[in-house]
Amino acid sequence: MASNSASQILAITKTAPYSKPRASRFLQSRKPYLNLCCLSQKFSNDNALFCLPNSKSFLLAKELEERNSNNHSPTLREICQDHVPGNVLRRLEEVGYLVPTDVQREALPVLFSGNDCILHAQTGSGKTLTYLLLIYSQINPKKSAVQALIVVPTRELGMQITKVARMLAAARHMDPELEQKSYTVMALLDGGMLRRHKSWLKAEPPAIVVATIGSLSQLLEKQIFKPDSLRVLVVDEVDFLFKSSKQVSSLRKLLTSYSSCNNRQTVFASASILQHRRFIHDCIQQKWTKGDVVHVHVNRIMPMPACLYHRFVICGRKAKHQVLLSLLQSDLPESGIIFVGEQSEKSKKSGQASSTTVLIDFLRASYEGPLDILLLEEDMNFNSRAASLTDVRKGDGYLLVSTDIVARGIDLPETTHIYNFDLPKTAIDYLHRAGRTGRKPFSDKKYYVTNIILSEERFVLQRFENELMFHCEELIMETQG
Ligand SMILES: Nc1ncnc2c1ncn2[C@@H]1O[C@H](COP(=O)(O)OP(=O)(O)OP(=O)(O)O)[C@@H](O)[C@H]1O
Repeated sequence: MASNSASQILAITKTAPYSKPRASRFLQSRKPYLNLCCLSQKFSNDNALFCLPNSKSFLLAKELEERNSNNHSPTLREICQDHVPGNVLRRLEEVGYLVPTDVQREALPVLFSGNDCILHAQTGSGKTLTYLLLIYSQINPKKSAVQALIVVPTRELGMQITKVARMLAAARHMDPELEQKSYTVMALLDGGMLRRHKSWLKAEPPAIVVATIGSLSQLLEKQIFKPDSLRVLVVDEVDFLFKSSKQVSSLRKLLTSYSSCNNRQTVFASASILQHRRFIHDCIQQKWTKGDVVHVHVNRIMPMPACLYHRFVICGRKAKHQVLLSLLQSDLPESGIIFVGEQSEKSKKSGQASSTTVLIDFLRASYEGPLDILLLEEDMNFNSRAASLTDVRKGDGYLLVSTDIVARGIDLPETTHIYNFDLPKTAIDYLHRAGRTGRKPFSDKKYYVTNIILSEERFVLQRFENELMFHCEELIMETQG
């Protein structure tokens, strides 16, 4: 039922298939178009009651009701039809991307209408595909210039995004118009061969560049890479890049001196944008984005995916290895990531073995399950890091022992269990570590995040629970020591 009464209150009595949170998100996603400055909402048992302050509320109610009665949710093809080239759409369907995730459904119309955008949605929610579809809607493969740039914090994330971008462009032969020219994607990442990239950029610039800020800055400063023809600039894991003091000045230069926000569409993406109002204010003030930048904030009341089940075990420091082993034996993960804290400089200097090395040695000696035990940490060289990830991706199952280097953006959808062998430093780090599991958008499976903590760390975990609004259940085990 909808009412266009003077009080501008509308009641929607049937929320299905729009559950309360979905109905709420739907209205929030319309906010930028409708300029609803004080949207408020209340829920009773089965009813959603929305109070909308302007005259468009009636139309909005009708749209929502119509969707409820038709049970219509647009497919990815329907959303992208008039924007993304046919060959990319066919490729999407070939690889099984048919139904949009929430962030794709909410953000793509905003992006296709030309707005700058802050994509703020849970880990594993499909932000990568969202901005790649925008890029494919904007670039012209016949033009010989870099038209889209994606900036990422790590080489590993850069390689992953490059692979998805290339995968989407792989169906060139199916479109006769594009037979002669294809979308080329260059990975300009730390640890790469800059000399080769220089020649490539000079000879025939790729349409899309995926770059870490360090490598990119070198080429920008030498004017080998000129972002004059940039149509889209994406900064992925934006909060992380702005947090790192080494990278922030290069990033600011890229956003304002090397290119202007008026000539490009700018997209910032992350699952965690702390103080987002302040960030949006900065975006506009500092001219990182245009003034009408849209904040697409999905699942604002639930920062982490609902499919994650959080647990903790309290034990003594010496019992941690044995507790982990017992957990592995009882959980029987299909694949898991074990996060270990980074070794301090002091401990490195004193020649102590790192926690990762000690743990890997322990697991190799004691774990008798079927999973491959692999290591990935900053101190490894780039080739070994790449080899570890290749092994993880091609194997039948893995236990990856890692530091926070894989905590941001890395997509290993087969991971069913996360173990925090050491607690992360902040709630935001917890969110990203936990988000390495639960990465199958339409699965209703449960995924497990287990924290092995000392009794004095319970209050830290409690703080994370309050900040991130989740509940962590205690697990009692025999081997707690
Ligand atoms: N529409 C879709 N249908 C099915 N799977 C999808 C769809 N969109 C994305 N995915 C899959 O969801 C997984 C997570 O996507 P993605 O890596 O983009 O997450 P993200 O939002 O960037 O997460 P993070 O914040 O952790 O970086 C990937 O395995 C991707 O293939």
